[in-house]
Amino acid sequence: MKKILAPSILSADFSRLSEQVDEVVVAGAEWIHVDVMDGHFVPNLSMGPVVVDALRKSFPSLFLDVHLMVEAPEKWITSFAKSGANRLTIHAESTPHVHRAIQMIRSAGLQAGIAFNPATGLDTLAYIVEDVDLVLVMTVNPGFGGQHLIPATLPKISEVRRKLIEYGCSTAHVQVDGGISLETLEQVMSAGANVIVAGSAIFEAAHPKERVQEFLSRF
Ligand SMILES: O=C(CO)[C@@H](O)[C@H](O)COP(=O)(O)O
Ligand SMILES: [Fe+2]
Repeated sequence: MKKILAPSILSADFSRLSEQVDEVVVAGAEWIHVDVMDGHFVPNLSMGPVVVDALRKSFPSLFLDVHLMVEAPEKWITSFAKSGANRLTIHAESTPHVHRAIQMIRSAGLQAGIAFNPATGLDTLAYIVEDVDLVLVMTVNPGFGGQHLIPATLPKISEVRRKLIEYGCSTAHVQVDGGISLETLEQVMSAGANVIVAGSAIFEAAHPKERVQEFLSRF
């Protein structure tokens, strides 16, 4: 399956965000991953639709992959759709109405993804698998960049890949997020991930452009 690099701007220098995004996109990153945190679902605050809107205006054709780490994500779907997001990924743990939230995302004309925290099982997947085009396996506990990958999440990546085949949805993406570096990349790819999110490994590198090229050369 085609591999895609999605740099997470959580670790970017926000005083020169468009310059940093331009650098990684020119280097070959196909998606930009936008981490939205509300201070409730995760113990951190980050960015909202305003940032997506600004990126959309500067990069009209860039794929904006929005990771919603918020309680009751239903409340934010319309705003993010208006701001120009391409996909909204919600957490299985963030609402009792996962199915409804995913239908709302699709009705708004966006692609939908489902994310699972490290200690969450995959039971929900069976009930929404036909409506999502991406499954995000969190390889750290969400909320912060720069953490270490949790090795116990590696078998879950393979489990998701297996289940997608079993459910007849083998074209869905398997995304990994958290602690992905040049050192951990091979492990997550061989477990079955094809969309690689990396924040600190790219934006804290001395030369993000070269770091993106290093990632891509290993795909
Ligand atoms: O969703 C999150 C964190 O909750 C991520 O997207 C981080 O931004 C990844 O950062 P690194 O672990 O790659 O530094
Ligand atoms: Fe993320």
